[in-house]
Amino acid sequence: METIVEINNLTKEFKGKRAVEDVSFSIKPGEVVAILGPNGAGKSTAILMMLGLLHPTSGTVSLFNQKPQEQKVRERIGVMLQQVSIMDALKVKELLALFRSYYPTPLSMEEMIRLTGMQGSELNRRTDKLSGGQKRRVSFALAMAGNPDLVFFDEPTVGMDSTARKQFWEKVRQHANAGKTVLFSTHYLQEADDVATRILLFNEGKLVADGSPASIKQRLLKKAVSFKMDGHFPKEQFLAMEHISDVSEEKGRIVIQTEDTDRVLSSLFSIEMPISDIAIDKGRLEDAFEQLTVEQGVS
Ligand SMILES: Nc1ncnc2c1ncn2[C@@H]1O[C@H](COP(=O)(O)OP(=O)(O)OP(=O)(O)O)[C@@H](O)[C@H]1O
Repeated sequence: METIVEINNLTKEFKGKRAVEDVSFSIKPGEVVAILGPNGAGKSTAILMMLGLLHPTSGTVSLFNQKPQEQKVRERIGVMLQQVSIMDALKVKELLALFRSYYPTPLSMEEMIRLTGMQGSELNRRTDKLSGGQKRRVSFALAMAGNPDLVFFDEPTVGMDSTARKQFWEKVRQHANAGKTVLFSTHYLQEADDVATRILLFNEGKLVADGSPASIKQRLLKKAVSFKMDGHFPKEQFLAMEHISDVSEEKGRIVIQTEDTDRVLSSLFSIEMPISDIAIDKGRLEDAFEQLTVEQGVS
């Protein structure tokens, strides 16, 4: 099976500061991969290096087993970057035709027009006269012009309302269902979970986790058992118990962090702790993600 993306020990330094640090992974055909991470995690820098638009300080990138700058590679990829820059002097229709001409097996003009969601005289409008949302849809159509085997989207849904977001992902899903590979970056954990088959979790330039959305969630979610307790709070005793990673007192309740809430409960009952008003918290994704921005990473 052809490897679509292969990255080895990729590092990028800007004035001595590492934006991407020793990242390695490979992507197979048909994967829908989310690069997930907070602001400044290195997502855009990694994507620009994958596209050959930024030279790595060290490490290698290959797309379809070739350098990203190769013409043969260019013909098989599509790109939508964060800054929407489309040529202002052209009409929408002219721009679509121009991009189609770059590729050996482009989408039909009708298909591209459908992706823009525009009709009739709108297509004769110069692109500098379009709204922000229209510009984004046109850049999406341009990214898809070559019916790409691999398409990159850098934070594609920033600034889209929920309807536009839904429509966008629907079209991306259709493309993926045809066996194409999709790589996108996002801040939104929910989006990565909804759309991706695999999540690469970045934090402070490092790849801190790589797996299915389910496995990443399991790894990130902090589960807890909390309760009220009569008398003295025996913190050390709790910390010495198995499966308990942390204990704190919050708003009159004892909160125990654990990977296994069932076992902790059964231990608490077996030693007959005077506890009441027990609650189990299975963890919230958004909290888990926020945690990442303050931790060094997930080990
Ligand atoms: N051209 C540049 N010159 C200097 N520093 C840069 C440059 N580009 C990125 N950086 C720095 O590298 C780090 C990673 O930035 P990058 O844009 O890749 O992160 P990101 O995960 O895409 O963030 P965001 O979600 O905010 O877009 C940041 O600290 C950023 O300030």
